[in-house]
Amino acid sequence: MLEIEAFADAAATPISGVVAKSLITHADSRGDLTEIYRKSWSIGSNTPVQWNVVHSAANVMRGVHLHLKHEDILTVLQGEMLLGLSDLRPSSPTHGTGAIVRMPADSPAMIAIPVGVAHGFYFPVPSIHIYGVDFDFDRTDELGCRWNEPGLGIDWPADDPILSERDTDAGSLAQLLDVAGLSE
Ligand SMILES: Cc1cn([C@H]2C[C@H](O)[C@@H](COP(=O)(O)OP(=O)(O)O[C@H]3O[C@H](C)C(=O)[C@H](O)[C@H]3O)O2)c(=O)[nH]c1=O
Repeated sequence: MLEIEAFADAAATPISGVVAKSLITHADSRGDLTEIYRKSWSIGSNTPVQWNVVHSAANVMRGVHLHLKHEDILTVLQGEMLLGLSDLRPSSPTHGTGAIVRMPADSPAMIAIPVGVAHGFYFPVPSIHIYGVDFDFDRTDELGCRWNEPGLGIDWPADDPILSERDTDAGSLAQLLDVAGLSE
């Protein structure tokens, strides 16, 4: 399991294009303020056009999903996310690499998930995250496979997570690669 700092350097990130920026929280006697996004930070390739906020109970798994059109940039506001990643892009220098990065809300960071990088979110505790996308929601760009497909290279610390019907019914990685046109 990797810490977010491993993804800070675009030139040396474990998965090409997955880059994260640690965020600074300004606390005072009233509470605190954290900048979560500046276009000038160049997190992601494009400017988000839609933002979502998501509440998850403990032991929830969202994914594994893949997009061919839109990228996600995300940050965790409360609790902790274990972000599973798998590079499915045949032309990528890190093709075939899987990783899990721990994203606790008390070490805030914004991370970009490029097109072609499969991803899943596991929440060991009740959590809240937000994420921005550079295309409006489009169900035709919501691909995915079973969360625990061995070929993803994601060593989830979960046995029997809570899944949506969509994720329960998801197919194999081979089927996903075929549908996505990413089979070699
Ligand atoms: C993403 C989205 C969803 N919805 C509706 C569709 C469903 O009725 C409900 C839950 O959607 P879904 O089950 O797709 O949510 P997650 O399982 O958290 O998946 C989402 O987060 C993962 C990890 C992703 O990467 C996907 O892009 C995204 O679908 O919200 C909307 O109305 N607008 C939206 O932009």
